[in-house]
Amino acid sequence: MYNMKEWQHIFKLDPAKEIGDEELEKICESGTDAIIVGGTDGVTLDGVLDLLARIRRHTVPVILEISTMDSITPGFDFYYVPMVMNSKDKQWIMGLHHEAVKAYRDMMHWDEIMMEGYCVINPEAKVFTHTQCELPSEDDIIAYAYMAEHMYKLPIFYLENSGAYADPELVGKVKKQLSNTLLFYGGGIASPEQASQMKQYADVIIVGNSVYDNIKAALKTVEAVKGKK
Ligand SMILES: CC(C)=CCC/C(C)=C/CC/C(C)=C/CC/C(C)=C/CC/C(C)=C/CC/C(C)=C/CC/C(C)=C/COP(=O)(O)OP(=O)(O)O
Ligand SMILES: O=P(O)(O)OC[C@@H](O)CO
Ligand SMILES: [Mg+2]
Repeated sequence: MYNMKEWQHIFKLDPAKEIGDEELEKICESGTDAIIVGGTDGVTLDGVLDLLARIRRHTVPVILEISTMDSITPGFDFYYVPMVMNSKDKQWIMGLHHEAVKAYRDMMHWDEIMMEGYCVINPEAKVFTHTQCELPSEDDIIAYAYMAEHMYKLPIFYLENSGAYADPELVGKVKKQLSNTLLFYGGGIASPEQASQMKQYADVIIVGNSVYDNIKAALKTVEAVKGKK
């Protein structure tokens, strides 16, 4: 089985965006550790199923990051469930999760479901508005990371700066809070230099938008953190 603790690089593909077969093949065969299927808006079951079926032609592990109840389907290797720690609205922290448990607990297999403590730090990101986040200070972020590790014992703390490159020093400070909980960093990684810089601090870097904006550069981020295939 997969050892997530050894992962270093993940591509995130958005079911609401188009990707050609040739590009998708390059992503799947790039040597990345896994592919997350997920996005903030426009996520439909059809979009998720289409990506799943096309990624499944390859051997790379594939994960659904759940954004809506309606777009969950069997067939993924793992299911990541965000809890947005800096949301002002309980529904994004535990409300929707509570509803899901009431409706589907018999279908939940906890060896394939991982909770992600999300902290969204880019106020311009769609997910920031969508999940009604409040902008955390550096002290807030560090406290959320500490809570993810010690209070909630979450497997993943996801520092989410979707759409922009964060200050690597901040990521380094967050990493210092964590020993068992893995630090995922995503946001604005668009070059091999940025990938290797963030990988100095984050356990896993997530590359999303650059797959759609500049696939050549996106592919180079794999080798930058994992070495030549
Ligand atoms: C049938 C079957 C296989 C069942 C499996 C059982 C199972 C896994 C059940 C689920 C259990 C469960 C607890 C579900 C939770 C339900 C739920 C809806 C929870 C809410 C989760 C949540 C807080 C979601 C919001 C977070 C979110 C929307 C994250 C999006 C990720 C993200 C930031 C993407 C990047 O943004 P992007 O869209 O790319 O932005 P741009 O377009 O600007 O780039
Ligand atoms: O799209 P980018 O900015 O690469 O961010 C990746 C990921 O963290 C989004 O959830
Ligand atoms: Mg995106």
